[in-house]
Amino acid sequence: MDFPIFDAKSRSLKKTVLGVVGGNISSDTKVPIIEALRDINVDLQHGARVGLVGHNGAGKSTLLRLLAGIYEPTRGTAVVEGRVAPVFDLGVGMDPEISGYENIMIRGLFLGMTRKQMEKRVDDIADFTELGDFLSMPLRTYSTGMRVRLALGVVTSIDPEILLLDEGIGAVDAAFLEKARDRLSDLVDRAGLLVFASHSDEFLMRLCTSAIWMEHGRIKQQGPLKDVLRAYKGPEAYPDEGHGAA
Ligand SMILES: Nc1ncnc2c1ncn2[C@@H]1O[C@H](COP(=O)(O)OP(=O)(O)OP(=O)(O)O)[C@@H](O)[C@H]1O
Repeated sequence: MDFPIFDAKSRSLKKTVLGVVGGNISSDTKVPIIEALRDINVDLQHGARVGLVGHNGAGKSTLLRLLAGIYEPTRGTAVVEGRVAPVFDLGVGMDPEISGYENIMIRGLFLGMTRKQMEKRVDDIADFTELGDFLSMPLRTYSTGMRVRLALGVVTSIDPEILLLDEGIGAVDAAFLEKARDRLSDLVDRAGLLVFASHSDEFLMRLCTSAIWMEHGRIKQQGPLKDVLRAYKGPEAYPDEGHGAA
């Protein structure tokens, strides 16, 4: 997966920046190209619960976007069989001008559910959010935390075949997340296949069984989650029989 950068001005500055984070830059053409992914060869089957780990800029989000069909690979092929529910940003697909109830429907449809399925679930979602009468008000009147409640309520109500989670979901209000945990685990249990990019060992341990460690756009290691975390974080963080405490 290449990203040509047409508006980059200073090559040395670009090199410095890219040297600090993960990307690789190809400098033999006029237009600089960021190689976000390279030599990726993965085969994920039904039932897989895969965590994506790696440093900032390693390529995790790019791989998720490729799996979601948002990006076409520059070279090679990506074959995805199944209905994909991409959950990258809890706020995406929400309309500030319509009510919480209407947003529940729209977001559900966006994530591959039918209107009938969502109608059956709307009461349960409303209960979970504890937003009460606010659900009839336009979303723009909600606080950030209230929006997150609504979004998490919808996201955890769907029946995804292929669930793609980006780490943002792990970064919400701790108290409410505690309440969302069981729903999140149930969601993953219902999913045919999960790919989850995260920097949180706790969440990875909770939701995944295997992992792919990405480094500078390549796969450094893939295998059982504990083995990969041990290699990525170092044996001190993951002693052979220990539970991670990094
Ligand atoms: N739309 C884009 N245009 C140009 N470069 C991009 C684009 N998206 C990602 N990149 C580059 O691709 C590389 C991989 O980025 P990606 O977002 O996939 O990393 P990541 O592993 O998800 O990082 P993080 O843990 O920080 O979220 C980075 O060097 C990034 O700068």
